[in-house]
Amino acid sequence: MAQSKEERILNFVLQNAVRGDPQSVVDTIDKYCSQKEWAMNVGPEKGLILDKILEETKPSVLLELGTYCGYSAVRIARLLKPSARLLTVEFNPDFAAIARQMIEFAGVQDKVKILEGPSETIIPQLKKKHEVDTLDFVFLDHWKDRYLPDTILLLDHGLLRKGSVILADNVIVPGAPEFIKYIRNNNRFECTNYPSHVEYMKVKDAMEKAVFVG
Ligand SMILES: CCNc1ncnc2c1ncn2[C@@H]1O[C@H](/C=C/CNC(=O)c2cc(-c3ccc(F)cc3)cc(O)c2O)[C@@H](O)[C@H]1O
Ligand SMILES: [Mg+2]
Repeated sequence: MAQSKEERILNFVLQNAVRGDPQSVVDTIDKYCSQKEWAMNVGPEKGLILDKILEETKPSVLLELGTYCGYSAVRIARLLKPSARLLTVEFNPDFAAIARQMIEFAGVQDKVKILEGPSETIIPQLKKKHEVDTLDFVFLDHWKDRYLPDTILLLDHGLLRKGSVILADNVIVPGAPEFIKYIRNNNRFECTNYPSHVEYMKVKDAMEKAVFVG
């Protein structure tokens, strides 16, 4: 069976990165995806913005929607304190399998749990099934038209508290216009835009940070 792009990325990491070194995994994926095959990882430029916001926020309980190959899960986990936990949601079983291997190779499996399934099913289960009280940090990087419905789900299930940070990738390309319209006009969120570029390209993109004021 022909290999998928995601399998080629994983194999490049297994053969070229350093086991147990999350920074080498991040750098190796970036090397492959900038030189050989483009892939929808948050990438090095927007990744630095993500890093900075994580270092400012110092979150303990994090949720990511859209694991894909696990690039941002590894990137986030490498900065977390030992007791912090990242739950990352992925509904494509092939991508989830790739991400699981990526996360284990990077050595961050003690901080990251992949929840396999659609976000609309998993979000309502977070409190009872995954022992979440509230979320300190949410990274939105799944289908762009799901950013708004899933944000509303998070609110409806009492998963946000005063100071919870939502960070959304791709608010320019591919764009998340309904999410942006809602979040910027909702006085329960304080929004900041971070201009950047699409990963591995010169095309303008941005991330949006929305802090829940409670
Ligand atoms: C149905 C909603 N619920 C979901 N629940 C769980 N996982 C979900 C869900 N949706 C999507 N996913 C997963 O998230 C991932 C989807 C990500 C979608 N991302 C993009 O389309 C994207 C696209 C681009 C892009 C930019 C420029 C281009 F020219 C072309 C593409 C750049 C990015 O950074 C992107 O994030 C996949 O792994 C998918 O299986
Ligand atoms: Mg993205």
